Amino acid sequence: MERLVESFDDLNSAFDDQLNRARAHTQSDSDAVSIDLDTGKDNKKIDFAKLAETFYNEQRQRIIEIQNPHISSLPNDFLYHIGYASTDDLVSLFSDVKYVFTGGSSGRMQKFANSLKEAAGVKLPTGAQLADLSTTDRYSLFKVGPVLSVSHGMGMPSISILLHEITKLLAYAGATGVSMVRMGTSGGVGVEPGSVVVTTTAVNGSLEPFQRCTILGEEVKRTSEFNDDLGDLIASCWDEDTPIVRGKTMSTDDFYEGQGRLDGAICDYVGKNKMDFLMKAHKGGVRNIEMESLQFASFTHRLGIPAAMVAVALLNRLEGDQVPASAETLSEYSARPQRLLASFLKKSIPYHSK
Ligand SMILES: O=P(O)(O)O[C@H]1O[C@H](CO)[C@@H](O)[C@H]1O
Ligand SMILES: O=c1cc[nH]c(=O)[nH]1
Repeated sequence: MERLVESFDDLNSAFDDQLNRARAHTQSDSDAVSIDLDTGKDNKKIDFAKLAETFYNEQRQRIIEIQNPHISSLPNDFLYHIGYASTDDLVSLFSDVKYVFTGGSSGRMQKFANSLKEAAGVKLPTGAQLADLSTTDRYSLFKVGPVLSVSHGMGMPSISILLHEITKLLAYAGATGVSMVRMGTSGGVGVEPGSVVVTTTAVNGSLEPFQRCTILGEEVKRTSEFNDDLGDLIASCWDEDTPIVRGKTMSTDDFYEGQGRLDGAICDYVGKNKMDFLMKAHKGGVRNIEMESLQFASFTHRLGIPAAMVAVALLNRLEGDQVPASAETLSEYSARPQRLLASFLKKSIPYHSK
């Protein structure tokens, strides 16, 4: 019996030791603000106007090129999950779109669309609301001027379907100069809860900078990089005191075992294995974990669509697994990427008419 207690003590002190080492890796408010971990660039020193001029000059005329030779022979392409077809009048509905903002939940994307509507001073008749333009209940789709605010559900299969269909919709509509941004929530790795993370590169659950897809029984690897300039432009718009960090995002197919949690219904590893892995990820530049950025980055990179990913860290995974914050705190945290992107939009929209 005594031996057992001793071994528990040993285990506990080994775990405490890990936790202390982990805490030493957590960035404090002051040193987490604004540095890009990959390049050492200070986001606060980015000249928005100069970079925006170059970025939008390059992007303005860019059309969306679908990389599928079979599509042109379809008499009508049914975008089944969002409820449109290529023979609908997509040009009059969507040709002016410049931004697709996407996030997991329908409520978040409606809230974001409403905040843009209010910022733009658009008044709807009393009692009227922005319409959900998706005609199915798989995804929600709101449009405020040149901005689409679309939900993608949870996980890579879900965002993948949305991306295929929304991209074809915008290609059929003849939209030009479109950028895409995912706004989300995540588990931070060595960053304070509430920090905003702007992703440099998405890495898979093995910390590799590409997505492994199985297509026709074969494994295909796709690069999962985001557009650096777009990430810089966005990160430079944060003017609040809470931390913003640029670093890698690990993207997994599962919230529990896939992210090394100890609180799922199945777990075949111990705390030390989890901490060793998270510390290895942190050392490799990973600052948060979520479940869609790998698919989002590899899809947009393949089609040459500039894309970025912004997610708030709801917790620091070096400190625990459960998402402990109150509903109020969670809602305040998840409003941070929305405020950042609203401020980015306000500064960017003028460049589309230059
Ligand atoms: O960023 P949001 O859309 O909140 O999604 C994140 O939260 C979900 C898990 O809770 C996953 O889909 C993950 O990527
Ligand atoms: O830990 C977290 C928090 C939000 N979303 C995730 O995927 N993981």
